[in-house]
Amino acid sequence: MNRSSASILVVDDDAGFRRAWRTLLEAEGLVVLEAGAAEPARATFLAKRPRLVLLDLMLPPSGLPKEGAALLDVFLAAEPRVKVVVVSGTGETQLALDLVRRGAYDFIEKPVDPDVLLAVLARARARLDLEDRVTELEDRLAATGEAGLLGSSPAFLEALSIAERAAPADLPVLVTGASGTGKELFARRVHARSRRREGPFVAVNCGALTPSLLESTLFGHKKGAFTGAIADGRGLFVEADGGTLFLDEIGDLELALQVKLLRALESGEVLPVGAGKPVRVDVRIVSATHRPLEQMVRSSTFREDLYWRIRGIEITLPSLVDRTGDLAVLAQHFLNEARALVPGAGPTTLSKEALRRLEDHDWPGNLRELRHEMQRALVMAAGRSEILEADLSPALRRSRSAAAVEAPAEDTSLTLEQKIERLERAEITRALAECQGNRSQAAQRLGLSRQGLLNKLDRYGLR
Ligand SMILES: Nc1ncnc2c1ncn2[C@@H]1O[C@H](COP(=O)(O)OP(=O)(O)OP(=O)(O)O)[C@@H](O)[C@H]1O
Repeated sequence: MNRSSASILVVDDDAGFRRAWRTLLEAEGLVVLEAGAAEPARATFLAKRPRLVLLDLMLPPSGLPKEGAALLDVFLAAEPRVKVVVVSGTGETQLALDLVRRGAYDFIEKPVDPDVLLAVLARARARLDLEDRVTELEDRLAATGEAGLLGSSPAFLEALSIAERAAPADLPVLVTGASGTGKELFARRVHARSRRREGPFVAVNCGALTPSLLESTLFGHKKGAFTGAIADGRGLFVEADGGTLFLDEIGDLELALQVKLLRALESGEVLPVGAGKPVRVDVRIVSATHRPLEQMVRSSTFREDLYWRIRGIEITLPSLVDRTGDLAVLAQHFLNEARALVPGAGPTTLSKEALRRLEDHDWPGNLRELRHEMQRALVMAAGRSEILEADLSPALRRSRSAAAVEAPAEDTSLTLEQKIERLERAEITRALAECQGNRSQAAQRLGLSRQGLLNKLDRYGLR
């Protein structure tokens, strides 16, 4: 049992009972916290977040069961998975059952039989363990790309459907899209759904290493091949044998290495630095870049033959601003995820105003920026269960459409037509979000016919 599930808050106004329960529960290895009235119980719960509670309903000041019932709501709002065992007086069975329906784990009638109490708590602890295990597995699945791809906007679903179809075919895949749009997560998904899923998924960022280090990292090296090569290095191609090699930021690869990579892909062999003999490998390549590779081919900074070799099937990921309707669900997902990083943070939701601010923002850093913003907001909310506008960073408190109107000349490289297009796109996205994706309503709000709006959605690829 983990640390937090091993602590229990005993709420009872009778100090004699609290002492007795403490002795019994400590003998079970539980860390016991105590409270004799509603307010200290609430404060202790919020500060210490025990995962088990033994709650006597009759508490001061009124001595009526409603005091305990109100506390149950507080506990569950702050920690929906807390296991609260209600202690009810005789004749309160109906109320106790109601409380179980409202989320209490179980109830025990007074006078409490210690054996019954211990049996109920043992069950609650087993349940907590199971829930922890499920969460752990979910996290692990998310990390391997089997889960965690959230979104239902048309642009996102189209990319996902290409990925699903591309995955089983043993062809190279190129994932393109702006920074932070989820390229690595898609690469993992392709691997996880391929026939190589039992094999390794090995990732390398081609832009993060110097060319010589990248060469030996990819292809391996022999002992003594260069200063510091004190032993043979296998290289990532060999590590990924039987699996997938993810070449992130492939557009950053310098020309000499492009030649070596092409040779490896064409021959299915790699030549470790300093070695005389190549090594055979069986690797599927998934690459990603935020750079315009086609344009780079035209300007001869990316080899055309390599481009066609790695392109296989291309998956283009939409920017967050084009994922109409996905923002709220992604923001909530990142808020939930951030709870693991912020001690004491309970379930937190976005206020309407805060969500509107998010919807007004351009998100140049895409999902990665949204993720950071939600982590920051959770910290700023300091335990409050709702994110307010004031918890957001200053950049978000200025709306995108306001910024576009106030400073239309900021980006001098844009033509008037492009600026109008940008503003139009922003207004359409906002109207759709405000109308929960209802196009007729959004069209009305924008002063367009429904068909007029549909034409614009097509034109901007927002359908
Ligand atoms: N559809 C999605 N649902 C939930 N989370 C997502 C989704 N797509 C991406 N993420 C999360 O967003 C963050 C950025 O994703 P990722 O690192 O895959 O982007 P990237 O395009 O590879 O970025 P870069 O180009 O900067 O390397 C990660 O935390 C990732 O888990």
